[in-house]
Amino acid sequence: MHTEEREIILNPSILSADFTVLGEQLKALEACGCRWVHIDVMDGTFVPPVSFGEPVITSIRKKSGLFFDVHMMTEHPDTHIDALKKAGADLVCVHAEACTHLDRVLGAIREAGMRTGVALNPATPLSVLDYVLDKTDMVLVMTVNPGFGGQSYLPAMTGKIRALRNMLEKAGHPDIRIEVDGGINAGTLQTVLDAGADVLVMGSAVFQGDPAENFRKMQALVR
Ligand SMILES: O=C(CO)[C@H](O)[C@H](O)COP(=O)(O)O
Ligand SMILES: [Fe+2]
Repeated sequence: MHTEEREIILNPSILSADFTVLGEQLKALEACGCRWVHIDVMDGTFVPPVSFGEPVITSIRKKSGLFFDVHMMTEHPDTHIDALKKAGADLVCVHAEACTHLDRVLGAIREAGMRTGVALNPATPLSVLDYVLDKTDMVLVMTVNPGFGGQSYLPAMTGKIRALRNMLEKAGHPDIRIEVDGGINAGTLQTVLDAGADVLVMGSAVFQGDPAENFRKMQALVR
């Protein structure tokens, strides 16, 4: 698949959402064409904050038919696989830095019937992916250091996204998606698209203000 044929996914991150009205906001996003939602699970160890876990995912699953992309910013993500499946996750993205046995963890996620993602902190080289591409559906290039919404995009990550796109084409895996997460907004969107990203996580850019209105503005920029 060539870049120009690849569908671009705009993926709102609920980390910046108002949880008291999240169900309605997700419905409104769905009504304007949103298909994925990004769910940041943080354990207070891999990253400093604690966000939420399976009970919250279970609860929003009841209100939403969106594709649930779960970003696990936790140590030992393998211990959550069954619970995430039960909660309604569609894709589980684990940090390479948190997995001693990355190959085994990715195999277990697929065995549980979900898609796989491998997330890389800004300082982590692409070479950690070399022997797991056949078990990977998506690579998440962190474009900020993980843990907090509202940070600024790290410009050095543009070259990393481009290098990853080249690597995937050369390795015969052009269909593996490249997700970017952190500081994606109207000012950085074109840069990451040009570099080869096709799943764009947006927290503050969507949930600060009216999420549906913000989402439509971003859709217009992608078209
Ligand atoms: O993983 C994350 C932070 O570690 C997030 O997905 C975060 O919600 C991104 O927020 P923003 O778009 O405001 O930078
Ligand atoms: Fe995230």
